Amino acid sequence: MTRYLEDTATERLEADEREGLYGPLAEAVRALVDASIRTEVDDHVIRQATADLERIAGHLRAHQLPGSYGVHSEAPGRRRTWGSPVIGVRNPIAPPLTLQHAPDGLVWSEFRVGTAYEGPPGRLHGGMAALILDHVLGEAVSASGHWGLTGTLTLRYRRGTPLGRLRTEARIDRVEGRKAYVVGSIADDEGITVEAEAIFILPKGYVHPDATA
Ligand SMILES: CCCCC/C=C\C/C=C\C/C=C\C/C=C\CCCC(=O)SCCNC(=O)CCNC(=O)[C@H](O)C(C)(C)COP(=O)(O)OP(=O)(O)OC[C@H]1O[C@@H](n2cnc3c(N)ncnc32)[C@H](O)[C@@H]1OP(=O)(O)O
Repeated sequence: MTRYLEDTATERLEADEREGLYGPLAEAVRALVDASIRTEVDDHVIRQATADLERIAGHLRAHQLPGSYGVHSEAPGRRRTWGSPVIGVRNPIAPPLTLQHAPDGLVWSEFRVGTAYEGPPGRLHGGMAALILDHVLGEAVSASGHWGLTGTLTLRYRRGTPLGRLRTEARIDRVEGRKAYVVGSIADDEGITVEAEAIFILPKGYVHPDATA
């Protein structure tokens, strides 16, 4: 098993509790992002909201990590992903996706994207599609017991991806030495809108963490 993605029972209990605390915070900030983009209220209300938010940020910053989450949290198991911009429970810019794993290695997720991710009017920004697919394809590599960084990610935008309810999936195609080839897609109710293929590479000299498990 991939220790990196697993939790002990104790860690799992604590993770559930912390997720119940941080998840709603991130969700409230997501709602704020949407409100910030779409609000049409009077100027004085916006000025007041700005002051209120600066005060709230000050409260949260009273005690914080000295740098990025991945470097400084030393979080075990699944909490390591909480800063992720795709699946992060603590990251308001993550839609977020909840990834599912099928027994045959398929990784998939049904998720929603709102106005914060708009590119063409009413449609998902192409860079956001790339971010989502990079992560989901990477997860398919990880689920297969391999590791690596994205070497090359190639997308084909077949048609516009509407904002709203979407599905993404990925599966590993093959592994050649340190290189893992993966394919995936994003789809709406009508079918695939974006196709992706990628090569993930285990960097030279890097030892997979499971090697010592
Ligand atoms: C640090 C280790 C891994 C850490 C993994 C991290 C997290 C995993 C945990 C959970 C995963 C779960 C979900 C996934 C989550 C997120 C996914 C997001 C992923 C990213 O957000 S990741 C950031 C963007 N990514 C980079 O920041 C990479 C920067 N880059 C490098 O770090 C090097 O550039 C590297 C490592 C790519 C190669 O370096 P290297 O020295 O090991 O490669 P080398 O020259 O030995 O080539 C060996 C063979 O690969 C071929 N080859 C070389 N480069 C290639 C390329 N770019 N494309 C296609 N093929 C390539 C050669 O042609 C040769 O092929 P051949 O063997 O056939 O001759």
